Amino acid sequence: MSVIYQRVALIGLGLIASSMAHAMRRGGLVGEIVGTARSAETRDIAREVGFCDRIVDTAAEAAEGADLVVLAVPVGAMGAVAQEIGPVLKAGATVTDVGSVKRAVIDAVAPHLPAGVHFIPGHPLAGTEHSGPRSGFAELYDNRWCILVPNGAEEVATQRLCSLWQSMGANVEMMDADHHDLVLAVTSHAPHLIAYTMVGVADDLGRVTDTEVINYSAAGFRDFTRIAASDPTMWRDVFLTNKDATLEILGRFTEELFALQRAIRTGDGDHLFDYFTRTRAIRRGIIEAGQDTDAPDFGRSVKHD
Ligand SMILES: NC(=O)C1=CN([C@@H]2O[C@H](COP(=O)(O)OP(=O)(O)OC[C@H]3O[C@@H](n4cnc5c(N)ncnc54)[C@H](O)[C@@H]3O)[C@@H](O)[C@H]2O)C=CC1
Ligand SMILES: O=C(O)C(=O)Cc1ccc(O)cc1
Repeated sequence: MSVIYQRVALIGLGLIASSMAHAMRRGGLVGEIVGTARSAETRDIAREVGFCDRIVDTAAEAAEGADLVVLAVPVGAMGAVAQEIGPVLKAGATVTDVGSVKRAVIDAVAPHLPAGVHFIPGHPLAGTEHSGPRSGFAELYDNRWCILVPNGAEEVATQRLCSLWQSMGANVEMMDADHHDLVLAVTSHAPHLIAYTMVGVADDLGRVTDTEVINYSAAGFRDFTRIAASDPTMWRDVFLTNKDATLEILGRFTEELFALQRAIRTGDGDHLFDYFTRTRAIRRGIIEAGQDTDAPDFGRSVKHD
């Protein structure tokens, strides 16, 4: 594959940035990767792991002369980083981010970027519960989605970033920032909050021991505990910055939960059965549309009654 950007600056060297570096190197997609992180410890680990060509001490040093600058810090830190790098950005450079929320990042970053710089926010829909510079791997984005928000940027610059993500293995979708935040509130942010809550509830239940929680976890709860092990700073920032969409979804969730709670209390089996039939059809619809490549086929055509 040919080189898409000559010099890339990674600001923040955690799971997402280090995975990008591994994937960019795998494909020979960039000339040089310059990285920086806030703490000296993270910079030292990144040097040791060796996924960047150069590690520098500040975001401004990294961004100077870069053709692509990737902001890969928690959402709440994006504005301060943009303020630091704004004055040194090269004319014609592209700035992107990988934050889990888009509207708040645009509001925080855009005012600090000079004219002549292309700002194209992004969000790879791929991750794990692990964080830091040791956690990245080249395959993270293979066959996963990456959403880009063109945000009025020039078509040529958007296509170039799109081809970088595609060459890192991802499928790219263009989306408006507000729509992104609503979709992600439903598919990622609210589910994470529910996982956090459920694990908290299990922990509060003194009559259930930690060993029992581990030994008798069915797959669903095991996934909740995995998700609830995700980085606290990152998720605090997600909820603080995607407040409206998350509260809207949680409001609807609570209403439905109360209705199910009432059905259980009053013994309304029809309500429970109809609800579960509807949700099963949604899941099967997703699989039949070929959208869930990880999903095993549990014998869709088999009737169990
Ligand atoms: N972890 C995941 O599964 C996914 C995360 N994201 C987004 O990617 C971004 C980065 O997440 P990860 O790589 O998982 O995080 P991480 O915790 O692995 O790495 C974050 C990096 O940002 C630096 N950092 C933290 N606070 C900072 C601050 N105030 N100023 C400057 N640098 C700071 C850290 O030193 C570290 O190098 C976040 O915005 C997150 O919302 C997007 C998709 C998936
Ligand atoms: O680990 C998981 O199950 C995830 O859901 C990863 C993830 C976390 C945050 C994102 O914005 C995108 C993907």
